Amino acid sequence: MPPKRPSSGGDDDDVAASGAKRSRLVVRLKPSSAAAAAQAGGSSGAASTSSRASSPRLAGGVATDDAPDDLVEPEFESGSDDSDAGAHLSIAVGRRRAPPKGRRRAASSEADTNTLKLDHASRPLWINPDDRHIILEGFSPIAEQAMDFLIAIAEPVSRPTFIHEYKLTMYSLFAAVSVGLQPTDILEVLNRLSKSPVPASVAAFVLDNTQSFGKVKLVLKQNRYYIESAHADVLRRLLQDEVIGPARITEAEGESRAQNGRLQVLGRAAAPKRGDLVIPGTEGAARKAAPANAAAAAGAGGAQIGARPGARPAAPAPPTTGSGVGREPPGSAAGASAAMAGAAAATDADLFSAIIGVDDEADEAAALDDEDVVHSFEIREELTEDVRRRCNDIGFPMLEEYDFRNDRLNADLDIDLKPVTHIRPYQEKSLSKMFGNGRARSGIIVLPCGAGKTLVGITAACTIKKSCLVLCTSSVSVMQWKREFMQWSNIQDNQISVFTADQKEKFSGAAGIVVSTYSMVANTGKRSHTSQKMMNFLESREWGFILLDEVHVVPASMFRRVLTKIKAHSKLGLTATLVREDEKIDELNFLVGPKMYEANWMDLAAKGHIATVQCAEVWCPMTPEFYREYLREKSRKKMLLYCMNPAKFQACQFLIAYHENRGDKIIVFSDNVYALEAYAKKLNKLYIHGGIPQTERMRILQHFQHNPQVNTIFLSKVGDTSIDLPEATCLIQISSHFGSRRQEAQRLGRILRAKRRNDEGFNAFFYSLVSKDTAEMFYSTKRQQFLVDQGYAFRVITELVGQQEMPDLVYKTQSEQIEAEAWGCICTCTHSLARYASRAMG
Ligand SMILES: Nc1ncnc2c1ncn2[C@@H]1O[C@H](COP(=O)(O)OP(=O)(O)OP(=O)(O)O)[C@@H](O)[C@H]1O
Repeated sequence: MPPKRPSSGGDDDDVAASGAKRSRLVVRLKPSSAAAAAQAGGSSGAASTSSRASSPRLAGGVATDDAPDDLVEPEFESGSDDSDAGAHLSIAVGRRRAPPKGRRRAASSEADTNTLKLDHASRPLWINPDDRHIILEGFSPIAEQAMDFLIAIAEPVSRPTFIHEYKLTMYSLFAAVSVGLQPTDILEVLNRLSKSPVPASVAAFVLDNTQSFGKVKLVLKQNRYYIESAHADVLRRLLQDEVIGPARITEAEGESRAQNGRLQVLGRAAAPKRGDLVIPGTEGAARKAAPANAAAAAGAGGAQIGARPGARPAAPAPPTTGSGVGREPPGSAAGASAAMAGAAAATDADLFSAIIGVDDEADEAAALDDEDVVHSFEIREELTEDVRRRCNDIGFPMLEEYDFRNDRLNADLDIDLKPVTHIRPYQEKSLSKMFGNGRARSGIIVLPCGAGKTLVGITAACTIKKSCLVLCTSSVSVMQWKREFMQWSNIQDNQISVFTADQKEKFSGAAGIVVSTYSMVANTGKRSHTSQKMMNFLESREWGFILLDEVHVVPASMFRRVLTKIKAHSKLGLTATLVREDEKIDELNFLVGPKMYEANWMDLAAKGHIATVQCAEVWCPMTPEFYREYLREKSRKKMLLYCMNPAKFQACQFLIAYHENRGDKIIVFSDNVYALEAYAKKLNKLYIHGGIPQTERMRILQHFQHNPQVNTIFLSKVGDTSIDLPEATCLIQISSHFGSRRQEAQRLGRILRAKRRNDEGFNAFFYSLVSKDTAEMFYSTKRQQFLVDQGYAFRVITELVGQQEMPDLVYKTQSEQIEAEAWGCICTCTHSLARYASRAMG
């Protein structure tokens, strides 16, 4: 079947019936854009959004636009007389809540797509019809809002400072529809932001990939499983299926069957709405907690939720001021910059939240019409797995939603954030995606290292308020999660327990939290008695919520084992780096759920939430002796030679001295344990690797944190994720595990949370020492790719000024280099080195 396309022409009646609402964006243009705007459409008098142009509108409209008046329609308002103020680009947005019924024109023929719109200068997107890549001009006045939109519908490919690249994929569109976006919304906004009309091939791709995705949900309501959809025809189709049809519970209330046994009436209920659901730690929560404030806010029409930045007020009139974009605890850098953003930014947010926001307070008051109901049928609990698989197979992958507020069977957990805990705007945004319709959607939230994923998870648990299982990658993380739950929430010690090799506790009471590791739960081997008892406890319960930390590292098979053992109503995966070298990341879309939110690293750094990091690759020339040997040798020994390169020792020594003098705390990473020990001993520093006993590790870490004499430690890959060292402000990498982009990003993450990160003008530093003209250069480039895509620029340093003048520089003379301990070892102890190397590389 050819893909359905939006067609041209008007369908005013449909539009009027849908009661689409409109909000308005006023963007201050840069003078050049303003001039272009004036040239394009004349700036005297705002073209009315309700008047339809019969011919292409020059007044900032879409060149081919003949859209009805509920659509987004850029227009130019009369500029202020004050020339400083420039012109204003005003865009009115109508949000349709239904797919197009009539003839709409969001995309155009391929011929049209080559035509730049007359006001293209004020539109930030270029769309490539061939590969569906979208280029965003990061310097556009509406770049931030466009970014919010793109992140909801497309995969970020690369986001350096000025030009960002995204790609529309099947999965990104799955994620888009899962948070409530309509295909028409996607195309309309794309068309408005694009410099030329959306290519027909792209429109077809969008429509094709949103046709079945996100239309069917598996919902657990009052402990009964329902297949739910806003599209009755889709449910009817599923019921014809030989696997799904028989899974239905036929006695379900409200059903009737015709004589031929075909379903006539599906269960019908009001579509889920966010209603009065408040996410803790937000302004909305604070208002709710303070009745006096709430009353005042109610008077202003904003008392219902207000938790989302830029949320539309209940009144249908277009808002002209925002409701708190960029809220942040008082005194923070982000708070200050948010305040400066002013009313214009707030209205920008109104525009885009109208499209990409997932809740809609104004809808609350609207009467139920056909788009406000959902249809459903109940299925047998024991067949949910079969139905889920079948839905995947026939192209209707199910989204999972948990109607936790109506779960009367599972005990409530008495948990809330402490009153002093305030979540940041991006944390709130990510949770708004999860709880947008008042239920808990299953899916993945992607935030940079150090951006506070833990608090996002804890806030989600405090919103759901049911028993929660947290799964982490190591027992160190287990203890960290428990600590953070105690720090941010009011959970009591006896309500939270851990399940690790060393500790197997249950919580007391009917509901509680268990923190464990994936391997403890997924283990298929023989268990000890206490471990088995604990597993029985975990398996016998229904969990309201399962939190999956570092979701990208867990193999799909392990996930499957976990998810078949544990009955959980909603799943939230947390990660900083949704990348894997085996590219199996897509499986997570169906095992956990789609990506609901992904923050921009540079954006968070600019707002002071994570550190600004200077990245550099230091090229260390191989000494002639080492290079000769390197060219002769094969495989592993080559690697040892470029790790032990004396010039790299020197660079490392110099950088440590330089940064210690500066007052930094330094971590030197080495994946190669032999090199790690050799460097640390030579430079007289403490080190930790897998072979160091736990007590000794703790002692070293304590020193690093509190002893002013210990400012540098050497860490093997045990420190990549599980050791929390907020003191560290400088990283030096001397050997790394081939081309792992994820590892590189995780290591950088160690300094993103640097305590001093918000000091004015403070930078953290990340150095990769690379032996020149060796394979290490290739791996290094590959490793950096993820960070480069996040917008980090790696400077190349070919000479460290002052290094050769260091009085105690190691391996200074050629004879020292030749006699180097490492050199001697490599020449004489090949066997033991190989053993070391294989241990180091796992
Ligand atoms: N809303 C907030 N208010 C104040 N501090 C916060 C907030 N969110 C996070 N933090 C702090 O930011 C730091 C980093 O948080 P966290 O450890 O959760 O990051 P992360 O995203 O899990 O990092 P990683 O990926 O490295 O594990 C912590 O010190 C945490 O206390």
